[in-house]
Amino acid sequence: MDLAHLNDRGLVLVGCGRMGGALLRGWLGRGLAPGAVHVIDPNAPGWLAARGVKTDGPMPTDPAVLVLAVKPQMMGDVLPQLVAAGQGGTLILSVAAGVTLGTYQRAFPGAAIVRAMPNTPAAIGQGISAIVGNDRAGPAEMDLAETLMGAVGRVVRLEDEAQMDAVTAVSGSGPAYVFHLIETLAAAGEAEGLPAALALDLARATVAGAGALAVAEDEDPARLREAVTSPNGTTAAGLVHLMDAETGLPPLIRRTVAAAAARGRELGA
Ligand SMILES: NC(=O)C1=CN([C@@H]2O[C@H](COP(=O)(O)OP(=O)(O)OC[C@H]3O[C@@H](n4cnc5c(N)ncnc54)[C@H](OP(=O)(O)O)[C@@H]3O)[C@@H](O)[C@H]2O)C=CC1
Ligand SMILES: O=C(O)[C@@H]1CCC=N1
Repeated sequence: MDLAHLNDRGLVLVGCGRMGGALLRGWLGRGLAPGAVHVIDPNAPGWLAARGVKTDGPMPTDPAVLVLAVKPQMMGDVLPQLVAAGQGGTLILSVAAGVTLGTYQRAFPGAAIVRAMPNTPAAIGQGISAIVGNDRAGPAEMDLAETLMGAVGRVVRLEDEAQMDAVTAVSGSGPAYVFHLIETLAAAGEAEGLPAALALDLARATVAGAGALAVAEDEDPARLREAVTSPNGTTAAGLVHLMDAETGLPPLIRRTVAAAAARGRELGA
């Protein structure tokens, strides 16, 4: 959906790093006028000014949306400086891990607030974001948040904010797990005698192709795994190790996701 309807009141983006920058690119591609965007970032990237995005001057006091994309640890310093822009009908949209709706409500009493958790495939329009709003975020505000996050990929709505730390641990952090799978698969190929570049090429294409197949087939991934696994063949020999209930991927991923979710809870405390 087009974002040109935001151009009158505009959008303020606080923090234009990896995630804020990816989101902004998506929004500019959906009709948000560069001149309607005001970015607050001590090291605003050069492409912003080149595109006509405002990076200095007075901040709009009544933007349509105030987007928070700084590190969670920065939020305590940043929020008090923004309260003037969060009055009236401004939608507060945060992508920060951990920081709760309650924290934002204390900074912006009465405002509609939505937390979103995107992931870095947003940079190529293939992210997935989960969103959850406070009581003031009615259908119009949730639709707006969904439209904004939808500019960089799919959007799912959560029933309960309590789900957000688990979402962060699965899909927010998840790309890092997958990139590490590529790294380790390539390293293992190298250990079996392949040249490094070839091993990396094979590992990257395999993860990309398997991911695309998992989406295209929309089937239980266990069935897709079984389709690769010939009885008493090579895959079965490998999976004995990968699927070991004590030493394989299941307990490792369980610990990984639990630790990431626990860190999200810590960041929000
Ligand atoms: N990266 C990811 O995969 C995901 C990140 N997120 C969330 O997105 C948020 C941003 O993360 P990410 O983009 O990775 O981090 P980055 O460090 O890339 O971006 C944060 C940006 O905020 C800037 N900044 C620092 N202090 C201030 C300030 N006082 N006012 C305004 N801007 C400031 C930073 O500048 P400088 O670099 O100079 O400090 C940087 O450009 C985090 O809250 C994170 O939890 C959510 C989902 C996924
Ligand atoms: O690592 C982090 O804290 C952020 C949130 C999810 C992905 N990156």
